[in-house]
Amino acid sequence: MTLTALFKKLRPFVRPYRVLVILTLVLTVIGSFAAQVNAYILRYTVDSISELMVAKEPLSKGFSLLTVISSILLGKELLNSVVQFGQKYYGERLRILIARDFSQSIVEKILTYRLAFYTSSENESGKLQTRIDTGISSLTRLVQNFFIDIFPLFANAIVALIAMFSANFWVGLVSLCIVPIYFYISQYQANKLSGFRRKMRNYRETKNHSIISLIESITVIKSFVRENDEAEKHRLIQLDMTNNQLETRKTAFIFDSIKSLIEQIGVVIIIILTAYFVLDGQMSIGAIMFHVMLFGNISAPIRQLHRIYDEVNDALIYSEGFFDILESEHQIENSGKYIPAQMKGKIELKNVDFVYPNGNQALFNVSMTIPPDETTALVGLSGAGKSTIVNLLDKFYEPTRGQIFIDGVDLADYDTTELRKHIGLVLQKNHIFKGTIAENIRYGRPDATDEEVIDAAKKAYIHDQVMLLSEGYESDARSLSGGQQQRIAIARLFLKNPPIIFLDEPTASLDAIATEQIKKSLDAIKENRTVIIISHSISQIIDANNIVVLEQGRAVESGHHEALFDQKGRYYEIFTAMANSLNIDKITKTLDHEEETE
Ligand SMILES: Nc1ncnc2c1ncn2[C@@H]1O[C@H](COP(=O)(O)OP(=O)(O)OP(=O)(O)O)[C@@H](O)[C@H]1O
Repeated sequence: MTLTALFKKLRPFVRPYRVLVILTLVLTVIGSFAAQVNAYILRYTVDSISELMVAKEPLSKGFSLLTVISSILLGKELLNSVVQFGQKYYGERLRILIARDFSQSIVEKILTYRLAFYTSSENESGKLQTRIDTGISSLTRLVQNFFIDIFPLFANAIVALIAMFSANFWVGLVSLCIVPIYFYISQYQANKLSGFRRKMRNYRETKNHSIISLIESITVIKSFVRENDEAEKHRLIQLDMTNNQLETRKTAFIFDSIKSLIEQIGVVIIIILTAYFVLDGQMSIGAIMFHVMLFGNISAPIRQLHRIYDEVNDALIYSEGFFDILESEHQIENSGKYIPAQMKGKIELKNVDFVYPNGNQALFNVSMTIPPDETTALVGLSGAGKSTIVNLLDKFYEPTRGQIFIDGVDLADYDTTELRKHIGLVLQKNHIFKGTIAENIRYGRPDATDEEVIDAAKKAYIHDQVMLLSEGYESDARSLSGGQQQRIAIARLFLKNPPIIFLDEPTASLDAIATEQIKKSLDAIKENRTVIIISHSISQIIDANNIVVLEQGRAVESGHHEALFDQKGRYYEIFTAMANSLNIDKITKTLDHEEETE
């Protein structure tokens, strides 16, 4: 991205703070004039004192001169501190407000993006966060640099240069000639250092990541006694990092010395030139200090040029990733206009093909009808495409070919948000937000009263267990067991009260006791709703009114349990395999034996 393109993109973010920008800029200009006052005063002081000395004036005259000078300097310092405070504070305020807007707008934007955006490999887990974070921090640093460093320093330098030219053309010219040399060296320095800095950032990320993976895999490391190997891996990263760090410092110090040498050469040339004019009678002696001080004002910003150069470069690189995310209009979820008043839940898939964005074809010409107000189980081996169907019905993805109808209306025509208001989803592992149990249940309907929350918990058969906790509904929801958390998720659904519910392996991560306990809540939620359940649990499958069997992305059988079983097709195979894995003979014998002994 070019700098102009970047500024264009920044404009909408800066626009709301126009007044703040103008205020900062005005203060900057005042500050840059005030910065030259010292040079003028010093010239005046030196000239006046030497005149007094030549004229052998009494000391009292010198004192009154000093009083005037000190008052001016103090007055100027006072003005300067107000200006500096204002300029820094408003500049910083601008940076903070803009950083807030950046982060708010990107969060608001990505929330409108389709699921594929989140599941794509370039955005997985920490990567999206890192891209957003580095984008925002480099952009805000650019804004801060511009208003707090770049603009004030360069305004100072320009005013000082004008003052030098107006004092003497040749002195001005010498100062002007030093500037491009400085620019060249700073640019060279920035280019040399940028490689190191980038490497440094990678090292830091790798190091952080390696510590995170160390924590995650600590049980494996310890059980395989691999502590020394892990320490060695870490030592090698550290070694590279240290070398790079030392190299960075060395380069930076070499360039600093070169720049300081050039600056001093500039100062010497200015002193010699001015001394010549003084001796020639063209200037007063005070001009020497005057020119040296003005030259200092010119070289100060240039001394920082490499840092500014670097940060602008960073902003150009990292803001690209940020704006790519912010401007991914094609990622916004599609939505139709149809707003259903009520939904029954008659679902029809007609010749649906679906290919995931990474090219995996998960569904092949799937057609099926799911009746309303009943429970339909999707049965099939792992990877058959069951969850994919639920993803399509929730409009998380769109079919690649074919159509899906709910209550006779094409899913594409539905307003996506309105559609989802009528659908409830329970997954294998439901997300429990950081917060209390009450807050987590209320996520289903934020305006629900306490009574409604309790009622939902009762329906999900979790109320009694919540009451046993010392803080009841105010307890931390994350401290609940997996089975309890699952029931919190079901209670959430009772509050939302949608007519259509998808249960995607709701008990897969639970033990037998928890599954048994949750059964009641599941049975309760199934009542008078259209439910699609995906399960590998034999009891949940035979409980369903209808069954659709999927195999490698194709719907191969459908019907009632008994009818499908009698067909002796794919369902029969899966069902008998499930039953055999349960070792039913032995279970029955054990239970019979128990009855006999009672
Ligand atoms: N986000 C995704 N991106 C790419 N391919 C995917 C994605 N999710 C699933 N798939 C692929 O689509 C196919 C169907 O997966 P799906 O999760 O629908 O199967 P499933 O029947 O629900 O399996 P399981 O019982 O194991 O949950 C699989 O081959 C899977 O690898």
